[in-house]
Amino acid sequence: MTLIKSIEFKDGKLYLIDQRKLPEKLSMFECKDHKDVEFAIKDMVVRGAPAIGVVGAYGIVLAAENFLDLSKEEFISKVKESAAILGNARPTAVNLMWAVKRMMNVLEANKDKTNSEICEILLNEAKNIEREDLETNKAIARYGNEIVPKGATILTHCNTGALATAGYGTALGVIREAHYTGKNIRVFADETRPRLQGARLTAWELVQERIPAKLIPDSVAPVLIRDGEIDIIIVGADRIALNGDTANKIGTFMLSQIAKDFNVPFYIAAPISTIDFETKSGKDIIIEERDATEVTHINGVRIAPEGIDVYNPAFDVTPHENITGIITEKGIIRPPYLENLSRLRDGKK
Ligand SMILES: CSC[C@@H](O)[C@@H](O)C(=O)COP(=O)(O)O
Repeated sequence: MTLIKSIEFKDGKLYLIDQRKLPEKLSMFECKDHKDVEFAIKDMVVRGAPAIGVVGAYGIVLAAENFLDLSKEEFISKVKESAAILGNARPTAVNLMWAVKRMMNVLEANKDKTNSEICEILLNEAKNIEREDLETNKAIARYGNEIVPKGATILTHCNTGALATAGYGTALGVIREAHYTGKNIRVFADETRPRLQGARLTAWELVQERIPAKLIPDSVAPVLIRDGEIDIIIVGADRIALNGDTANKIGTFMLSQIAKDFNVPFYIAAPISTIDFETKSGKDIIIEERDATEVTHINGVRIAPEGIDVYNPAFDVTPHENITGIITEKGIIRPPYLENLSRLRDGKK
């Protein structure tokens, strides 16, 4: 198995695989301070819900180190201010806010310690978030593998792999696990317009791992589903509402609707940190709209005429009734989601 480490905190700096440059170039992007981290999240140097959570946490560590010499009050207030900026760098993936809140709780609980002690405690917490995400992914992969039939053809969308997490991946983690446990699977990967996370990143990970796979334009997926070529669809999530409605990369809703029409099982694979117990339904999820140039240009080359208006939502919401199950680190959650997710929230599971 190839070890892809996309996030590394070393000598007081954060290094990220620059996902904008893949697959042409494998290079690291250096973050010296929290402003670099904010840029990296916004510009999608790093992307994927769990990965931006981990990186947001390290961003707070860099902010704390930056303000170390200020008075205690100024230090706390500047770290909080930076945390708020980092938490809002992208609005849809709840993992970012989740990680920021977790870091702020640690700050609050230790605010009487010295600035440098707080820095160390924050660094430890960021490391915990990173380590836990990797462990979580492996558990998701094991549970998910249970529902992958031998010889299955799996369809996936966007990139949910090692690049999108602290390592291993969610939906792509299930695919890795199925491959390495000898299930003899094959994969169809959607290219995922407009940012091409499937073509550039998922395809790169699949090639590294030598998992039998074919890259397809997004519009090929419905044809394959209709023709009985797909046994199971597994995708990731950016935010799961309490009723099971799930925001994920634009194009996911369309897949889920067609899967429902043709009775193909449609699974979400995501850590519990992606479940937003405070959001009642998909209607309340903020969908990020990104720059028009993501649609009008490919690799900096204009493909649409000057003057055309663009609508570019980065995510859509799949209604809970289209979802066969949600694969988490604690097992697979099935409908009725409102009931079962509420039980999970209340710790009864
Ligand atoms: C394990 S990653 C899960 C999701 O974050 C993923 O499916 C996705 O939609 C990523 O969107 P992106 O815009 O590339 O950050």
